[in-house]
Amino acid sequence: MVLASESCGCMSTAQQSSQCITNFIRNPHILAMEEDYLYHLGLGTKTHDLPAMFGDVKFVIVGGTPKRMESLAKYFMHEMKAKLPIGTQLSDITGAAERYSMYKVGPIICVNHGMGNPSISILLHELIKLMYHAKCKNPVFIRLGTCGGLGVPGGTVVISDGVLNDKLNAEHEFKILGNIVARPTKLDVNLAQELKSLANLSDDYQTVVGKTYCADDFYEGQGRLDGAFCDYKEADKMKWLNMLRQKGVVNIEMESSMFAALTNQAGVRAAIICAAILNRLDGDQVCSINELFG
Ligand SMILES: O=P(O)(O)O[C@@H]1C[C@H](O)[C@@H](CO)O1
Ligand SMILES: O=c1cc[nH]c(=O)[nH]1
Repeated sequence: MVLASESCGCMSTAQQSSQCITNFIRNPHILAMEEDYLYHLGLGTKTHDLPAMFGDVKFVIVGGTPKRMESLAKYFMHEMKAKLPIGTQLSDITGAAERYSMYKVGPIICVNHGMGNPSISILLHELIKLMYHAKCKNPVFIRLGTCGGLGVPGGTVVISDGVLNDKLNAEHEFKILGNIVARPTKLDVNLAQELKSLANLSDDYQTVVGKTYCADDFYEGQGRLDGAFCDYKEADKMKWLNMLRQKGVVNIEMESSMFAALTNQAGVRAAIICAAILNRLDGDQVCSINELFG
């Protein structure tokens, strides 16, 4: 068993000694199992040599759609061409599992998480176990997504330094065995600032750091007026959005609370970077992302 002293950078020493059974995972049952099959990734400890396949992973990048993650992997292939073995081909590692699409380019994994906290939860449980089984050292997890901006124009890049839930608490409420278990939605603020420092003044978009509100729905849950149902008025919506703004919220999306809570629990450094596809203070409808990003 390996103590997670180096991988628990975002936890206090007391938290580390009480919570870290081993690197990344805190589950005695897994330690006792003969085989662990990561069903939604189509990978298993008996069927695959996980340390050989993934032991070098340093960055795990997750985002909503399979196409976006494939494009990102292609971009990394292009950028890292000189460092990759000749003839390296890109392929979806999850194969027949068909739930998520995962690509690996050198030490980087790109995988899509679908929409919403439940979908990203399944993926993160299996990715965190994958890091454990593969004996990865200090991987950094990044969610690269889209969001609605709050007081920032479409095209703005938002780096989260905290995540609020629907009760405006910096925690995610897990429902476990009929109980509500609140776990902190803590991100690595140093990593957020490090990422912000990479933004250039010459960029034709702005990059901001701020709080993210995590909703469980795209429409009523985000105060939109354009869902199939809506029992509130525009003034109610604006009052709520302005209240969020007062709390320091810069953007709204749907996976950040689960992502922040699970990565914090695993003791991995994690960050969330989202491109705002509209300013929610100006409207609700998302017409065409292509128009925005060209
Ligand atoms: O990373 P993506 O662009 O999938 O994240 C946001 C939040 C929801 O999953 C989705 C809603 O359109 O976009
Ligand atoms: O407004 C938006 C845009 C993208 N994703 C969201 O969850 N909300």
